[in-house]
Amino acid sequence: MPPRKAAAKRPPPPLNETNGRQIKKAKTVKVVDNLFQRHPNPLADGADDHGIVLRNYYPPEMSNARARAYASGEIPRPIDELYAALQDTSGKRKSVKVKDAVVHWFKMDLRLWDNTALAHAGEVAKKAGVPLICMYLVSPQDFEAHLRAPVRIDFMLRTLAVLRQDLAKLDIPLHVETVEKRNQIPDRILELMDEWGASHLFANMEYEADELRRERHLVRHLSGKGKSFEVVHDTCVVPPGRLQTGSGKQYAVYTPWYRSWVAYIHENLDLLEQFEPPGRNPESARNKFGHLFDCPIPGAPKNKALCDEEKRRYQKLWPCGEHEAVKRLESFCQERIGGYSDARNIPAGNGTSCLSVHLASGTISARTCVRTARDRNKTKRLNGGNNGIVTWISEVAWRDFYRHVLVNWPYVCMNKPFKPEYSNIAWSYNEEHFVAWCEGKTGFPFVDAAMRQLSNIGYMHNRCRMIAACFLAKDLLIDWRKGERYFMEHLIDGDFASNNGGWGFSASVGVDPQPYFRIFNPLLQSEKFDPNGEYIRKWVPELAGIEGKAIHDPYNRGAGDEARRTGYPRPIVEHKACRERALRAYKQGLENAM
Ligand SMILES: Cc1cc2nc3c(=O)[nH]c(=O)nc-3n(C[C@H](O)[C@H](O)[C@H](O)COP(=O)(O)OP(=O)(O)OC[C@H]3O[C@@H](n4cnc5c(N)ncnc54)[C@H](O)[C@@H]3O)c2cc1C
Repeated sequence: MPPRKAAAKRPPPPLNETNGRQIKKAKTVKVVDNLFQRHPNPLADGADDHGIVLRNYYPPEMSNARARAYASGEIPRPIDELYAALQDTSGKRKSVKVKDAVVHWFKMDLRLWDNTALAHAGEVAKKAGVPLICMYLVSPQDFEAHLRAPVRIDFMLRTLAVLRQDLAKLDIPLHVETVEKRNQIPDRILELMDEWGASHLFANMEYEADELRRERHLVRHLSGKGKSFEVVHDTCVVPPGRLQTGSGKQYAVYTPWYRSWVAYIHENLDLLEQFEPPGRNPESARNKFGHLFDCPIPGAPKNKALCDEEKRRYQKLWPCGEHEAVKRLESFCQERIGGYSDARNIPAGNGTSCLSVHLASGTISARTCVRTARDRNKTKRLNGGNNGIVTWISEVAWRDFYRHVLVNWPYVCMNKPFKPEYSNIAWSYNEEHFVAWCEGKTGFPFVDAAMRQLSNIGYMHNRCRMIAACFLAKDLLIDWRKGERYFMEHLIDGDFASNNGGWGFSASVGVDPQPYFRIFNPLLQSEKFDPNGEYIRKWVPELAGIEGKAIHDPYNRGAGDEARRTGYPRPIVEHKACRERALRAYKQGLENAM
């Protein structure tokens, strides 16, 4: 492991916490208001016909009434069901005696440093003097259901190889195996635990509904077999559910939520304290579990595999593993964080950290990011002092915010917009337009540059994500969920909560309080954020020879001949007319809302 600055150490927090929430017994849902019916608007058929709801895995789009029943707690939220399982089994789990080994299950937390569940598992193993075994289960069906991008899977598999090496230095084995059917995961875990003689399993919580429901089932299932499964908060700096408005509700608006987030951390500074990696395993680990040290890392499933050229390219572009993550964080904090607030919106520059890939795979924790940035701030505060540092921390906070939203309004990961009344917009499913957008051939150079950046390097600058997403939803009036899906399928940092939040923001169907009539003008955005056209020239090489302001709109600024010669398309739509059309469609959709 790389040497780290001495981190304030803390013992792992108490287990079995329900995050201060009073857990009510799951209610039986009354069959009223179409709670069990699909979204009745015939316009919602698009969701089925255009692959928005993956019907192999999920039921049809739910009614707005059902989404609202989740929001009001009438239908129990997946996290509350998990808390209830933890609470119901608490006594039984506490009485489970440690046997021959303790197991940590890696998911999106592929690091040794500052990993809450791993720290717990390490402590329990050390206290009992038994080996710690780590495992990662590759689930092709989860990759499919969760639209995992091949580049993201490749990054994760490469990271596992680094992790295996680092763990081996501590005599800790990493068992990696593919479980073809996602519903076999709980039974396979039980089998492995039996094989290893382990009675304790630890994991960090993931907040998507599928994962929370799987963990709820597993807590009860393992408890029924005399084993203990501990699932703990780790991925957010402030665990979801901790921040409430004066009237005891969850925040649905970022700014007041952020103020509360900052105040809460300042009052609970232990939230920024980091966990050390687990200690070395006893010598018996290699004798007893020697075969696990040779466990190979499987390749990606066929439908998610990169070709060799892509593998080499992405390996160079996106070095993996937690050492790289720390290196990137430290160099960003030393060299660029001070200028972040000015530089972050210029996509041609190098003004942002590019840490999202690491945060998404968990090769670094958000805690470590916030703490490292804060420590560089002379004020040692999150919200005062160096403007670049404060702004960057507030961006990392967005990541927490969208997770808090996901937990409290779980239907956002069931293909419903945060504002269910926006389910009634008459979206277009124009395939030609959609393909032009995906391929970066819309004739809007800034949008095209953004989309080509994504297909070339699996990443897109934040400003460009907003513009490209707004263009799809508002200018093309294409169902934003098609864009959300496309992003997930291509981003190396694809992360459900942040992606869904970003799309909700850009399509005006999410938590952003701005009304739907904020529609970015792609030309003005291009002139403002790429004034010299450097970003466009890099990603749309056909336009590289066009000089001056014509680069932003070649056909309407006297460079049409040149653009035509190089094969660059004319704009597929006219922004002003599209703006009017979007305003009408949103207004009509809201009038039809149920
Ligand atoms: C339509 C859309 C889709 C998006 N999809 C994703 C996604 O799938 N995964 C993802 O990690 N981010 C997503 N974002 C947020 C943001 O674009 C990226 O986090 C950011 O571009 C990553 O670059 P960076 O690491 O250099 O960010 P920096 O500017 O250095 O920010 C540091 C970290 O803060 C977090 N962060 C910054 N901005 C946001 C934001 N707006 N929302 C949530 N977290 C943020 C990220 O973890 C990021 O790594 C999306 C935004 C939009 C508008």
